[in-house]
Amino acid sequence: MSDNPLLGLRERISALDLKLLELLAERRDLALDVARTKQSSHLPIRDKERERDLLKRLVEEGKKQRLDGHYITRVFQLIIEDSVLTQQALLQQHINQDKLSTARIAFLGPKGSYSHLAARQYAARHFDGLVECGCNKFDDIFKQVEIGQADFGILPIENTSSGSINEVYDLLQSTNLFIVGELTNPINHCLLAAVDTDLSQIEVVYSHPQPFQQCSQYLNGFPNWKIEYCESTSAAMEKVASLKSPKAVALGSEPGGSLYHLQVLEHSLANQKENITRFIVVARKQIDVAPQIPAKTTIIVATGQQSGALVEALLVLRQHNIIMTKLESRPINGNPWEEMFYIDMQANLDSIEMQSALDDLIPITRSVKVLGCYPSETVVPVKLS
Ligand SMILES: O=C(O)C(=O)C[C@]1(C(=O)O)C=C[C@@H](O)C=C1
Repeated sequence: MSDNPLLGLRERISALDLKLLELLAERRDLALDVARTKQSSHLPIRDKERERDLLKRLVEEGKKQRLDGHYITRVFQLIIEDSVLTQQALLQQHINQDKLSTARIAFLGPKGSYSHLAARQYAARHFDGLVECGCNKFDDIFKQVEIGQADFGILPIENTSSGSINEVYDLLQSTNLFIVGELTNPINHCLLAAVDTDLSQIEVVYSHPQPFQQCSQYLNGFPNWKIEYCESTSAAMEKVASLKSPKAVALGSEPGGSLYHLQVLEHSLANQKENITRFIVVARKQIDVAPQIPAKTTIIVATGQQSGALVEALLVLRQHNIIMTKLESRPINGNPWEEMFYIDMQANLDSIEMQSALDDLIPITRSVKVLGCYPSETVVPVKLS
């Protein structure tokens, strides 16, 4: 008999947690039945009115059991997000009919980079298995997918602290791959050490250039620290793990760091409190997006240099009631001072609005390239007023 006084209580908590898991799985199965019904009755997946009613009722019921309203809201917002994304994935599989059971996904870095965590998350929702293809450079990710060594590539494209990732935008200009998905993930940068240390002992920080940019305000407080650029945050973790020195730390994620047995010295170091990265998923084949799902379409437009050329192009979107969610410009390779415009729109490529807008854009621009149409996987939670 153990004399640990917590044992009995912990066993009961563990048994309850198992039941919660079973209930979550049962709820998810019901949500999938809802998705099948919505598919045959052509109803949109998201029903914000229903979500609001559901949350309101749960917060009221929770209060009766002395459960905090914010806690209940957060828990159920997560459950609903999972429900929406699982339903979307089911409809997408159905419309595209080419479900891979195991997908080979290329990402930046060895295991533990933010891209690796995003690849795992994407695979968990869309496939039964994942073959991980770590790459040293963004360019290699495109190449692996282009030559068929990987089925998908995952790439960070913008971040709320450091802005657009130009290298990825430029690679999209010349690839024949399509954007088939997106993910938006909170990014919590930590200082990670291999051995016991403290801030006063640190001499060198290893990471990818992006986290250095995103944590510039924090790092400015330590002007003596030497900055060492690595090809990925996980390459930085590998380095720090091999050095085993109190003077060397890596800047990266806590779950990534734990793969290298690194400990967290500091966390939440980004300039913006909400440090979020949007990743895109690229593949060789374009996909269709089910009409019940919010879709995004991304195009690259080259306009002439005449005055008002971009305005004319954007007016076409307005004429067709298309909402633009992002506009980015990049220089055209080999044509100094000429720009390409990357436009993200809330629209399904197959919709009449989008098709008519493309018909109107083509004659007034020098070129229009469709980079892809993909489900918008950003589920903005409903709020209780
Ligand atoms: O009830 C529905 O229509 C569902 O799709 C289920 C559900 C949920 O998980 O509760 C998910 C998405 C909708 O926006 C509303 C509710």
